[in-house]
Amino acid sequence: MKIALIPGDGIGPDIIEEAVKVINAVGEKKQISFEFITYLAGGAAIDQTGIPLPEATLEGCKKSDAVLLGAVGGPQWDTLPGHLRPERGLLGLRKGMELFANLRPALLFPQLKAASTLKEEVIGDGIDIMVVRELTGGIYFGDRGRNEEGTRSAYDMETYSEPEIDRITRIGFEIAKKRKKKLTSIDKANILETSRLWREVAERVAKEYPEVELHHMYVDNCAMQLIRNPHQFDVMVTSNMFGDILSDEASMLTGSLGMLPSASLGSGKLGMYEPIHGSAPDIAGQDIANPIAAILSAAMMFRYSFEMEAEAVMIEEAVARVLEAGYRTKDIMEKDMKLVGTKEMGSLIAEEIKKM
Ligand SMILES: NC(=O)c1ccc[n+]([C@@H]2O[C@H](COP(=O)([O-])OP(=O)(O)OC[C@H]3O[C@@H](n4cnc5c(N)ncnc54)[C@H](O)[C@@H]3O)[C@@H](O)[C@H]2O)c1
Ligand SMILES: CC(C)[C@H](C(=O)O)[C@@H](O)C(=O)O
Ligand SMILES: [Mg+2]
Repeated sequence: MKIALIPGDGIGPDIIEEAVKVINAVGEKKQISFEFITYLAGGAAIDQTGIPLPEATLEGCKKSDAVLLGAVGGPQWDTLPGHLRPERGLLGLRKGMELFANLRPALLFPQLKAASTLKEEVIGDGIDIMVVRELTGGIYFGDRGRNEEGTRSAYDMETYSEPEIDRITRIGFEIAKKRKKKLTSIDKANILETSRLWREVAERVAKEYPEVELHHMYVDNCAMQLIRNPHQFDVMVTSNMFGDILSDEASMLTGSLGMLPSASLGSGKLGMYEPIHGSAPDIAGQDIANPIAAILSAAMMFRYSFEMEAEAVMIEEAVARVLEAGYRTKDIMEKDMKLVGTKEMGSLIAEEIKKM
């Protein structure tokens, strides 16, 4: 298996190192050999090559079986013009590999109930929501620009085509079909034309999935409902920007932004796996970042790109056991638990795999 590694910036290298430890532990256990090739993207690429996405990175990623990415960005690149920002490198990777479906599972490990921002009575028997975010369209990729004459202005255009909405809502239905058979499509159809088309297409696709219940919800209400009663959601499908925002919100239901992994998928097996959080410049290089989102992203890589479900479950189970033993990074620390750093958390999870 050929894995492209893009550590990126800030805490990216810290957490990717731990994910690699865990992947190697699975490899040892199951006698699978991995070839890791490290590529540059984001700020690290700007510093070395002047651009956020060197051609060699995209080409190398396309030739790999999967890509594991840490995070990109940081204040030192904030003053660069938009097209040169580190984050554009990430968008280029997603678009370049045609990874239009971003799965962000917000799953609360039972051991972390106290770390969730929700009250115990709201949590009930747990939180398990799959956010399906459209990843290569919408306002992120629309025409944008500035008018500098007279009163200055700027614009970002949101466009969605019917095929783009069709394929992402279909993914939502397919996932819902294998879960609790409830899909909530999130939009702003009371105001946006793209959302009105989104609803029409979702309704049409729904006819092919009679076993799945389709609901529509406005995004502002959804932001509130997620906290009021998260149990009403099974699978959520939404546009690029709404999915970005709602998934950060959903991460706090699971205890921390540092707990939420993601898989970016296209029509083949190649996928990119990345925690949903950013480069966290405020804690970079201090051995305090939570590596679990990156490690759970590696589990998703086994599940979706390698079709190795047992290995994916092995990693998830190892995370659960380490949490059960009371180990916590700073972001999920609670009274009477054992505080560990990034490296120790990664080592504990890798060791747990070796014991299985
Ligand atoms: N996928 C990505 O590469 C990605 C995602 C989001 C933001 N970014 C970029 O990252 C930079 C910083 O953005 P931001 O501060 O808004 O968001 P962020 O996600 O980096 O950090 C938000 C807060 O969460 C904390 N946090 C994040 N990940 C954590 C982890 N694993 N363990 C413990 N705490 C963690 C940070 O310390 C910070 O307080 C920006 O340049 C932004 O564009 C990149
Ligand atoms: C860094 C940024 C471009 C990115 C996004 O908005 O998609 C990030 O916030 C994410 O959630 O992966
Ligand atoms: Mg985000």
